[in-house]
Amino acid sequence: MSGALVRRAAADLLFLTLEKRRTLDQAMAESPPFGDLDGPDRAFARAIASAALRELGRIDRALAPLLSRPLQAASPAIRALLRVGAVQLWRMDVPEHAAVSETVEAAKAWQDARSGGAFLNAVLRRAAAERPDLDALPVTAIWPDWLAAAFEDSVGADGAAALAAAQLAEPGIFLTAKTNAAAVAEVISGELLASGSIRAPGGPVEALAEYGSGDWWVQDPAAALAANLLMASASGDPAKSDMIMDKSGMDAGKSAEITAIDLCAAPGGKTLQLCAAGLNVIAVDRSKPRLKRLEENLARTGLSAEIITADAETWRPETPADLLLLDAPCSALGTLRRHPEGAWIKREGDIARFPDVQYRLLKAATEMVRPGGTILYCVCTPLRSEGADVVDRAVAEGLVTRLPVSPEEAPGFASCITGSGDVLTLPGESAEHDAFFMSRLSPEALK
Ligand SMILES: C[S@@+](CC[C@H](N)C(=O)[O-])C[C@H]1O[C@@H](n2cnc3c(N)ncnc32)[C@H](O)[C@@H]1O
Repeated sequence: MSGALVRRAAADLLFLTLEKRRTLDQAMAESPPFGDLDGPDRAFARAIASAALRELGRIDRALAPLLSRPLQAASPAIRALLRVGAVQLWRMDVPEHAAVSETVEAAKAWQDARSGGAFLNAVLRRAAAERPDLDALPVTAIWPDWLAAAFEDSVGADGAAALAAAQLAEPGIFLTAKTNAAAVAEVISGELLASGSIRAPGGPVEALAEYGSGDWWVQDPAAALAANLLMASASGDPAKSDMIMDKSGMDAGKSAEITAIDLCAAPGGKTLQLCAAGLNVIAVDRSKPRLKRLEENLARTGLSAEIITADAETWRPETPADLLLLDAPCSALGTLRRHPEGAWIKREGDIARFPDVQYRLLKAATEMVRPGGTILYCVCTPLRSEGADVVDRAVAEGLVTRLPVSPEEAPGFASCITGSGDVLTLPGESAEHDAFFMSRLSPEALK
């Protein structure tokens, strides 16, 4: 029976994400059938749901010819079980008998699916016999059509295909070291990358040596680049060049003379970087629960920052800062490889509201930085509307000018520098990271 309960739990995770618009993490926390599992059963249910979400659009397209009516016409419970069955057969090397019979059995344990058992059985048997070649479908068919079109419009067909290919691969775990990245890489048997991030060996993060020591935190290499580019501008500023130190030889006393505002800071991955470099950091966010996580992260790493709960559109510092990092709220479509359900939870209309919010926050940021200071605007999405278009608008309005990023400042990411000197971290053949847009700016208005 446990095999059927695993499929029932996996289908519930799909039901909660795709029908109730929960993230997979929320679904795992909320789902009673999933909550009843433990050990390998739990891991297997999660693996089935993750595999289905990663490639959902292609699975649905391959299911369509096996059905006499559109997949959307099936009940939500049967739809979830069809996807659970198909992904086991087509992507997970689960023996045919187990994939079909345990999934059909799961329908019996689910009131909403009970009447569809015979239909489910018939379709999954055909799915097992016909085994469509998912790889023959376009890679961008993993997403809803509107999203594939939006990516292609922003980053071209090749860029969209690269994003899709990155989503199909199991994402690695990357760390940022508090001080000595080489030492951390050695302790955890990881790989020190040119960017300074560390690729952790496979397996759960909890299994890494010295987990919880506070010497490192989990952070994508592209996310880490944003704070590094901001700090690189201070080290290149003659007035500040002796104040910001390489982390390994940091002079905290001098670095603390530089004030950095981390706007939209929580849960604080970038705050930790700025603090670890010895800056005097003010972390601002409007979400109390997220700031609580930031506080916990600071405590775990033994770092400190001034924490302010406020709306960044109206809050202003007492004294303008030297540096400001604006990690603006965004569609987060650059992190789909870690959260593939986002492609189905987010709606086109939800995403359309971000550029105005981002512009208002960037405008507010220009009023928080001293003349000659630096702003780093970043978003974890490759959509041009949330990235270069927002910055272009602020440039056109005379609010900011670009401080282009040079290849030497972006080790490991030199190929991601755009013609305007911004950075767009599309995944490459040899590089694995999230898709961020970042632009380094000088506030014009206060000059
Ligand atoms: C992309 S997340 C920030 C991630 C964070 N910088 C990090 O590296 O861990 C965006 C944050 O913006 C915050 N936020 C959104 N609108 C805001 C506003 N008007 N004022 C302050 N914070 C805001 C959200 O609460 C969220 O924590």
